[in-house]
Formats: sequence, structure tokens, C-alpha cells
Amino acid sequence: MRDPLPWCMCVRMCASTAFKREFVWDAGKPRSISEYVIRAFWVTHSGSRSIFLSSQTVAAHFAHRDWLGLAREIMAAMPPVWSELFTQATKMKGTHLKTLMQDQARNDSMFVKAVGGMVLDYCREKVDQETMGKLFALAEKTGVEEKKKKMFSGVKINETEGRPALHVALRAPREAKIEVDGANVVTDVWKVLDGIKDFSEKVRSGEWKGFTGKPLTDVLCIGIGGSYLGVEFVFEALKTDPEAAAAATGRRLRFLANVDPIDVKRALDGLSAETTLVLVVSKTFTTAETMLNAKTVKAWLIKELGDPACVAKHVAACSTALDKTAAFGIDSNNVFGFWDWVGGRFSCWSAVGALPLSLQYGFPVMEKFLKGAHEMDNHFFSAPAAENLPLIMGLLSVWNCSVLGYEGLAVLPYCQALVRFVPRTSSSWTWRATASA
Ligand SMILES: O=P(O)(O)OC[C@H]1O[C@](O)(CO)[C@@H](O)[C@@H]1O
Repeated sequence: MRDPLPWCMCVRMCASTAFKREFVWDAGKPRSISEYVIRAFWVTHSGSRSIFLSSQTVAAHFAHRDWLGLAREIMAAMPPVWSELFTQATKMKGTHLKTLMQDQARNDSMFVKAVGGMVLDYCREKVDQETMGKLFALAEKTGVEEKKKKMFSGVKINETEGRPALHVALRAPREAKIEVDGANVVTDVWKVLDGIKDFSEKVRSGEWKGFTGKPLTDVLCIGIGGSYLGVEFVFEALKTDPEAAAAATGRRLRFLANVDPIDVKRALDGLSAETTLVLVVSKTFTTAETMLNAKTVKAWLIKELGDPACVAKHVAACSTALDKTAAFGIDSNNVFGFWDWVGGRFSCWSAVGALPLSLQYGFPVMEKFLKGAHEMDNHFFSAPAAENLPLIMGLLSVWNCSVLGYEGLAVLPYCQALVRFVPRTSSSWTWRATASA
């Protein structure tokens, strides 16, 4: 069955996960494939159980293929805060961007200064001040402020997994307090960071030696997806930062993510096992690609150095699965943990990023990176809506995707240092504004 227009509308509305729990129809038996799909989207994205349209109403429209009628029902049953946005969309679609850009007061209001010299200029978005007012009202009505507070205080807002989403704890200052099940997780975060500082300083200074007594100057980082893309992005971005560049003198950091043997060959090309430290980065320590690469490189180390005992000196790990890292032969002192409340896409601020980046650029540079992220967390937490950069970006995403129905997004970094920004971003972009926006 071809997707009719209202079908898309339903999906779009369901996709607005930050503003979910608004709609859902009652749970009767789906009567058509499309209804099934809509309901599946609805349940997946909303997690809500309240009633929006009755299944009889929906079924009646489906039976007659009356998609316009269904669209009207949906619009009529929508909370006003949403229907006003759809009405606004009709107006904005008929307004050319050139016309919008002629209003200097509008443009000025869309130039937002955040923290750390970061600015957001969104005047080229298809919005006027009235639209933004409606979007801010949407954020207010759907309890974004409330949800934000829950996120920052360790409430288990990750409903599907029954966990908090606490990447903000990863970059919280040592003295901060965020409790999960009665324990302050910031204490645990800093215990790991202190361990990383100690280990990376030993390796960088040459105090930590390889199996044959040589200092370890090269690091090969094995991981995939969330356990790779963020770290590589930051590694590339810092390459030309003067302080980071100076700290990296004489050191190399490489990545191995693909299971293609050519990638293995390229990653090992020119490396000497005697001076190489291998980091296996995997939250679960079960990911097939990472495990295959880890085994391949472990075999290379043993072959080159002639003794399985070399693993203890040449392999470290970032993982939550301590039993599995031990079974792999990694010394437990060289395993840097993180927690189930760290999502893969946000793990760059955990040991996943902190260990390789500290080895390459030194812990002080890594600490600055964490402080910068913390500043942005504070900004998101406390800035008023109209000056709140992450909130505005999230709302614009809802507007473009869920209301205007745009299907593409161009991310164009104009700076070579951001060369790995797009892969990192596309891996973590949900195409929907989420509570983390
Ligand atoms: O860190 P792990 O457990 O090896 O998982 C890696 C996988 O998890 C994700 O980070 C998130 O699902 C993927 O991007 C990646 O393929």
C-alpha cells in the first residue's frame, strides 16, 4: 500500500519525541497495514497510552481511503499548541526566505550568543518571531523544562531501558552531586578520570614501558560507531589547536573501526608492536566488528613480541563489561569503566574519549574539553528559552521535520578541523528533537 499524505502526517507528529505523550489512539486491533505502521510508530515514539483518536474513527477513514478526512480528524483532535504550528506552517511555506531576511529586527533576534564564544545564527530558517513564539510555547506546554530538570538530576528518563541519560554527569565538576539510586555518580566519574590521568601520564612520560622495555609512543584505538566516531572527531578537531598539537609531539593516535582487512593493514602500517599501545573501546565488549579487530591485533602483538604475556603491557580497554575484558586477557588495572547510563553516542566524554585523547594530547587538554562541555550543559540548563542554543536547535528540528515535513538536513562544516563532524553527527542525529536537544 502506498503511503498517503495523512499517514506521513501521523508519523511526523509521532516523531516529535521531545513533546510526546500528547497523542495516541486507543488500542483496538489494527485493521490495515498502514494503521499498523502508524500505531507502531506511535507507540515506539510516544510511549503513551492515552487516547487521541478512536480506532473506529481511524478505521472508518481507512476503509474509505479518506486520507483528507483522517487528516482533518487529526488536526481537530490536536492540542492547540500543535494545531497552531501546523496553521503557521501554511503561512510560512508561502513566504520566501528573501522576504523574511528583509526584516532586520527579525534577523537580529535570531542571532544568539551562548557560552565560550559560541553563537547561533538561525535567521535563514523558515521562521519568523511569531513562529518562534509558538515553538517556545510548545516547549513550555510539553514540559521541556521539567524533563530537563529530570535529566540533570539523574531521574530514569530513558524509559525503554529504565536508566537515566546522564552524559552531563561525565563532565560535571568534581564537587558536583548527581545521585542515581542513592549514590553520587560524579564521585565514580572522577575516580575513573583520576585513573586515566595517572595511566596516561605514565605512558606519555615513558614510565610505563612496553614488553621489551621501550616507551609506548603510538596508540591504536579499536572501536566502532558510538565507541569511535566521537573520539575521532575530537582528535581531528584538536590536531591544530596549538596547546594540543604541542602536547602531541612525537605521538601517534590511530583508529581501527572497519572489519575490512585492508583497514587493519592500514592501521598497523608503520607501527612497531614494541612501541604500540592498543585500546579496545567497547561498552559491551561483544560487538562483532570490534571483537574481530581486537583479536586480530592481539594476534599481531603476540606474533611480533613472541609471548602472550605482552598483552598485559600493550592492551588497555574502555568498557562496562569487566568480566569480558578479563577473559580477553586485559589486566584489570588497565580497564577504564563507564556506566550503563552512558549512551554510545554520548560516550566521548567518558573513558571512551578521555583515555585515547589524554594519551594523545595529555590530561589537561582533555580536562578543558570536559569543562567546555560542562559550560554548555549549564547554559542549556539555565538560559532562558529565547537565548538557549540547544533548545532553539531542538525546536527548529521539530519545526523543520515534524511540522514543515522537510526530509533532509545539510550539515556543512566550513572548517577542515571539523572534518569528522559529519560522520559523528549523522551517527547520533535522530532526525527528531529529543529531550537532550
Ligand atoms: O561500544 P560497543 O558495545 O562496542 O557498541 C558499539 C555500537 O553501539 C553503538 O555505539 C550504539 O548502538 C553503535 O554505534 C555501535 O555500533
